Amino acid sequence: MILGFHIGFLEVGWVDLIDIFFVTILLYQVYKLMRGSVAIKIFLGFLLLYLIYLVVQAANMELVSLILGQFMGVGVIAVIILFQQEIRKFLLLIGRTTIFEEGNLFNNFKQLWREKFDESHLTILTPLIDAIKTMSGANTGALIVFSKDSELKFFADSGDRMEAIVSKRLILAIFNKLSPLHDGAIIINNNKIVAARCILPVSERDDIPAMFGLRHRAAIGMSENTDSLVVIVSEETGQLTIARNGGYEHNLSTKEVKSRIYDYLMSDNKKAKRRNEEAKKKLIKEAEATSKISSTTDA
Ligand SMILES: Nc1ncnc2c1ncn2[C@@H]1O[C@H](COP(=O)(O)OP(=O)(O)OP(=O)(O)O)[C@@H](O)[C@H]1O
Repeated sequence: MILGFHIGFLEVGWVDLIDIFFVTILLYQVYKLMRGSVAIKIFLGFLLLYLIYLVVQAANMELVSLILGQFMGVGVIAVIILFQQEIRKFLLLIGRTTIFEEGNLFNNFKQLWREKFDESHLTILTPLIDAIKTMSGANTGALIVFSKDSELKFFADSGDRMEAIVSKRLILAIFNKLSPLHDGAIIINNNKIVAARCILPVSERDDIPAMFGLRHRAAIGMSENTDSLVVIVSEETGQLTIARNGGYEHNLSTKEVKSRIYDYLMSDNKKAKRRNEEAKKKLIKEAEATSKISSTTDA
C-alpha cells in the first residue's frame, strides 16, 4: 500500500482516505438532495440494511448474509425504480454543480453552521406578515412555502430561481395577478425567496373540504411530503390557512399566522412543540368525527 499508516490493527493508506472522502461527499450530496422529503426515510432504511449486511458478512453469518444478499441484489433494482426521479436530478446536479460554485459542499457546510447559530431568519417575519395582511385584505391568492433546513431543490427547480431577499413589496409584486410569476408557490429558505412559480405535489386525501381547491390541496400535499410550513391566502375569500405535517388550520388571523411561522422557525422550543401536538390531536378528533358521521349516514 502506498504511504500507509496504522490505526490499531487497521492499515490505512492514502487511497483509503481519498476513498472515504469521496463516499462522504457522495452521501452528503444524496442527503442534501433528499433532505425534508419522504425519500430520505426510504434511503436511510436501505442504508441501514446495507450496513447490517456488511456486518453479518464480516462476522461470517452465512444464513443471514445469504438472505440479505438476495435482498440487496433485488434492492438495487428497487432503489433505481423508487428513486428514478431523484437519481435523474442527482445526475443533473452533478453535471451542473462545480466545486467553485455556490451550492457546493463547502459553502453548504458553512451555511449549515451559520443557520444553526443564527436567528436572523426571524427578521423576515414583519415584511412577510405585512404582505400576507395586504394580500388577504385584497383577496390576492398566494402560496408561500417555508423551509427551515433545506431549500427544497426538487420543488424550487420546478419554478423560477430567484434567491431574493424577502420584502413586502417583492411578495406583493410576485403575487400580483398581472405578474408573470404569480402562478404557483414561492419557497422561502434562509431569509430568501429561493424560487417562485413552483409546482407543489397535490394531496390525494379524500377528507379535504370541497371548498378547498387546488391551491389548498397543493399546500397540504407539500406539507405531507416535506418538513415545511405552507401559508395559503385564498383568492376567493382572503382567508388564511396554514398547512403543516399533512394537516391544516383554517381561517387564522394574521397574528396566529405570525406565531405559527415563528414557532416553526424556532421549532426546538417547547411551546411550539406543544402547539403542534394540540394541532395533531385536533386533526385526529376531526377525522374521527367525520368517520362517525359517514358511518351513521351509511347506516
Ligand atoms: N400543484 C400546484 N402547485 C402550486 N400552485 C398551484 C398548484 N395547483 C394550483 N396552484 C395555484 O392555485 C391556483 C388555483 O387555485 P384554486 O382556485 O384551484 O384553489 P383554491 O384552493 O380554491 O384557492 P382560492 O381560495 O384561492 O380560490 C392556481 O392558479 C395556482 O396558482
